[in-house]
Amino acid sequence: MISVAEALALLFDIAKTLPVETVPLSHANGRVLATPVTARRDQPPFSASAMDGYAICKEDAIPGSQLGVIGEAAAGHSFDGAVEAGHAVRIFTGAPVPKGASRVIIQEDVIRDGDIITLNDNLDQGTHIRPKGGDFHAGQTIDTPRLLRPADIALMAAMNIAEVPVTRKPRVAIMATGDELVMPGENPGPDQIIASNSFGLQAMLRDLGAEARLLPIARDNVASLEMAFSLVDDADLLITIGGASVGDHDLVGDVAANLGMQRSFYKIAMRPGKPLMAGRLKTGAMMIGLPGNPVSAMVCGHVFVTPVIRAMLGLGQSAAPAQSAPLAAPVSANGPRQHYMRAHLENGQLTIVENQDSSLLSILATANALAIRPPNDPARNTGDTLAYLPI
Ligand SMILES: Nc1nc2c(c(=O)[nH]1)N[C@H]1C(S)=C(S)[C@@H](COP(=O)(O)OP(=O)(O)OC[C@H]3O[C@@H](n4cnc5c(N)ncnc54)[C@H](O)[C@@H]3O)O[C@H]1N2
Ligand code: MOO
Repeated sequence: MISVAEALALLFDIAKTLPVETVPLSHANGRVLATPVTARRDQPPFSASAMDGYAICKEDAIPGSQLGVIGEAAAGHSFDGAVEAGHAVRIFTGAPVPKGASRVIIQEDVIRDGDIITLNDNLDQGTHIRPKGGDFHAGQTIDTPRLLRPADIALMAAMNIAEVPVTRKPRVAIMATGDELVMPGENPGPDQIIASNSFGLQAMLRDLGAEARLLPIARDNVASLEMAFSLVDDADLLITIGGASVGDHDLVGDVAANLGMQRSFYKIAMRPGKPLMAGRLKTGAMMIGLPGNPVSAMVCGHVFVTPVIRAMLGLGQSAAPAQSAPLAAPVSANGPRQHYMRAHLENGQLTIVENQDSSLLSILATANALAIRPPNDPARNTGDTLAYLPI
């Protein structure tokens, strides 16, 4: 069996970065910027007042001095003239600072009587002027790759960028397999359970910025699996769930091979997740075959599917970023497979959940970390540091 790191490297070998498409700015949040974008103007495009008050020459900023108000500048309406010594222009936040003015006195520091203002004794020291280009200059770029967040959207809007080049969303088809599965909301027969991890993975993929659709559940026979494989269409990635192990009804690998899947690997030294498989289908789609146990499928989603989707989006080829924390209680020695143990991170300490059965979704749902135990990791004591993945 290959290691987790070897499996991830083989997945990256077949994970292609997807092409670029252009989307309107209002659809760019959560997408990955694929080529740098450039500011088309300075911001602010003029020296702007940061406060409501009076624009004056800084030499006039003397407590008690009296100045004549000669006009007004508001946001969107500049004052068409110049300020000279002894003069002031009424100004509002966001307005262009008139020519000649070099300081804004806030209105709280002024007494106005008709068109005469008298400056108070305790003037605050700020100029209250935002310089032209003080936020960004025309030509300034936002570099790639970058997962766009709301603040980036606001920045690009201010840069007057209406169309954004982003990596196309990965199209993922998810195929649950098994005679025992029915969809949530259906009436299961006595031997049946509800398909669950297909929905968990779909949610995870959508969070990552992929388009994820569920194929019809494939039954444990060749014809049904072939039918489901025929629906992969233009997907960039097929994720199968279940039917990956060694039982008589575990047919996914054989059916995929008969349909021309070029296998990269099968079985890894990981717990849960041992029967993981991967390869490339004849359609060109990458395939990742996940084990059926719900926790195994979801853990493989964090450890393998997430980095693969990030690679497809152009965010680089890197493993899920691990952190580390001390143990709150001792834990026994690990076996030969790298173990991703459901754990709780509380007050900076990791507590590993006792029952690590890979069918227990209720335990996965309350865990917030996967503690990583390397193969044959010895027993650990309270206070020993362990790596973990936040989940
Ligand atoms: N003799 C051996 N038996 C098993 C081995 C082994 O090495 N030798 N490996 C075990 C390990 S590890 C795993 S993991 C499982 C994986 O098996 P499969 O990938 O073939 O999964 P299934 O048998 O189809 O299902 C396992 C389990 O998960 C349930 N399941 C499947 N799909 C879904 C779904 N979409 N939603 C919810 N639950 C699902 C299924 O009903 C089974 O209970 O094999 C071990 N066996
Ligand atoms: O290793 Mo399996 O993946 O126990 O659930």
